[in-house]
Amino acid sequence: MYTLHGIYTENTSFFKGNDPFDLITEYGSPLYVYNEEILRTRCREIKNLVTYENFVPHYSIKSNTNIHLLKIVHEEGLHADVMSPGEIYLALESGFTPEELFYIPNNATPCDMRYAIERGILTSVDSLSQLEMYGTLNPGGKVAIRFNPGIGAGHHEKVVTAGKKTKFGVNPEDIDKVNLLLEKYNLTLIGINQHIGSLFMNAEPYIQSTSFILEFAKQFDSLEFIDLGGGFGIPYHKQEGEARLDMQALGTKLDEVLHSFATDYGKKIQFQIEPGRYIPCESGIVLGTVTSLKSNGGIHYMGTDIGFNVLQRPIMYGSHHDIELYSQDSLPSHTLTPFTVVGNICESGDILAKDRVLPTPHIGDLIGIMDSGAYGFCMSSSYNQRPRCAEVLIESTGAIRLIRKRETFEDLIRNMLV
Ligand SMILES: Cc1ncc(COP(=O)(O)O)c(C=O)c1O
Ligand SMILES: N[C@@H](CCCC[NH3+])C(=O)O
Repeated sequence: MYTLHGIYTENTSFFKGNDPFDLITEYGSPLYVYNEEILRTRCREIKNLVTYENFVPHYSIKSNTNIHLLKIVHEEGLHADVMSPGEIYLALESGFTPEELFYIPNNATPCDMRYAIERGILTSVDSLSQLEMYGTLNPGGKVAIRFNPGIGAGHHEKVVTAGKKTKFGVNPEDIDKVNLLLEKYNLTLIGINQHIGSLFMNAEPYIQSTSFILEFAKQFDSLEFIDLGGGFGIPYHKQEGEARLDMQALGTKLDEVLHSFATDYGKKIQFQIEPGRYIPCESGIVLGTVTSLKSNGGIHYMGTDIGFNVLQRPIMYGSHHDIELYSQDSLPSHTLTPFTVVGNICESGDILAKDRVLPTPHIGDLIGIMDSGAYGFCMSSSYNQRPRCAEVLIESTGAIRLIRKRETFEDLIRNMLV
């Protein structure tokens, strides 16, 4: 049996009695491991966010598209937001019906749009030229429009999707041009949506942008729904005691504005949200193996097999993920050392964490990268020709289910005309 070396306590029940070493022996290293109970808990929190009756949360599947996880989210009664034909395909394959999908692309091609139209999936467009394109493809149809509420939020400038510096959303000042295009193509605007960015821990910008979009919505009399977007954050710094997003307070504030809007608008319009990260993030851990220890220029390196081909967030955004160590024997040293934890990719920037204070492990010990269930596997690659790793699900019963096989070398050349 392994010993957990870390100060991250919330997830000690994560493995439900399974030994991470057995998982690695069976499925190889590195490995994405998901916990079904945590996933279901997050779905339920989101479903019960508000008391407003006509509330339909959509899971933004871009954060994790494993079909087995999608089936669980669907079973929990969530609908889904999809952003590409590939995501539409996966959502349909996992059991979502076209009516349960909301297609929110960016810079879609006519071919992309046709894919959704032919399947009866409602599309949201986010520029005047995309509205024109949609009008030519589906004249007389129903459409939604993503507006930029002018207020953005997010953990990094790369994921702030509203405000001045972004490619997303129609500028509300262009409303006259929007109306002309709706008229030109005889389109009915049945929904408006926004998404301010990814990962807020303070809900104020979300509430502010919601107030803006609701005020703006009052000018349209054809609306069936308003979608307030995603972006709900999770605490990545749990080892430092970071607090959770206060969902209860957020729900109460939202309820106030939603009920008040419905009264003014004269009907209980449908409200949607579209969180991605919040739902699978904490249900996923990447397990990997410690492969080397060395010091250079005063820096202590802990080498592992988790390169940025496996988890891209640290190199892409400088993101923090808490780390745990798992060891089968007593450690060589319990002295805490600031380690720079690195992967096995041929780039100096391949750094998972800097100055992470950990005890010294053995070569062959395991590390767990916490909160990797969102934007983890779906952003992984086979860079340096490392086949993508396997994914397993720890079911509510504790049973292990392989939900994606490890790729093979044959997969690396599958589409090359050799
Ligand atoms: C349109 C849209 N909706 C929803 C999401 C989900 O965001 P998050 O994972 O931060 O909840 C995104 C990604 O930022 C998005 O672009
Ligand atoms: N990939 C980002 C989030 C992007 C959200 C998609 N619009 C992350 O890992 O934090």
